[in-house]
Amino acid sequence: MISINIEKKLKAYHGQQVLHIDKQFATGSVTKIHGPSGSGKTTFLKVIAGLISPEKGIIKVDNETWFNSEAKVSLSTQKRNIGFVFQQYALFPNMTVRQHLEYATGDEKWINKLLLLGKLESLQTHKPDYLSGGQQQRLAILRALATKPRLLLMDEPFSALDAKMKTELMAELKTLSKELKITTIIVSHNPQELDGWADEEIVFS
Ligand SMILES: Nc1ncnc2c1ncn2[C@@H]1O[C@H](COP(=O)(O)OP(=O)(O)OP(=O)(O)O)[C@@H](O)[C@H]1O
Repeated sequence: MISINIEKKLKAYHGQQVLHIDKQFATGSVTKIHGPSGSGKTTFLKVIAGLISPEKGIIKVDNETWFNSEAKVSLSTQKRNIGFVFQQYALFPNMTVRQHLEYATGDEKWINKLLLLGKLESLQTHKPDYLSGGQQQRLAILRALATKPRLLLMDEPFSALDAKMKTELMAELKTLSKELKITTIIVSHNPQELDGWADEEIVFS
């Protein structure tokens, strides 16, 4: 169970807006987040990952405290064991597909399984510049899964994929997240694409 109750001031052009989220996420659940541009969806994922600190609040994962403003606890991103798929992929230009995964895990069998899952096994020696947008996006997803995270945060993870690839990959991710009991939170501009997978929904306003 992940329990989040945070307040974060968002810097906006017109005054200030406060993001207040009070929500619990069951282990293994899949939550989709949508809402207008600028409403704080990406900021929320970054707060969970420990990349941005909220002004106030508590983040607890099972019995572990990741963040507590009053007790001045803030676990580093590395210690949170999170998989993060960034909107802009954030790939390493000098690493091949396989090296991206080897950087995250030494488990070669798991790497081979991921490459199959993302249909990138024939492109393992390629660097990001030689991949299509959809292939780069799949690599970003595989890299996020490489450490077998207990929490997977994805920001628009399917935006560059065609409909067929999206359906196939989502089916694989569904099985995998069940198998590994990964709690998943996905930001999507097109929340219908997650019908049949997501079991929870948060609408930001
Ligand atoms: N570190 C930060 N601290 C405070 N506010 C921030 C920070 N980073 C971004 N913001 C502000 O938070 C607001 C929301 O941005 P955010 O990227 O979270 O929105 P979003 O809902 O993900 O938008 P989009 O759908 O366009 O990606 C913006 O006004 C932005 O200026």
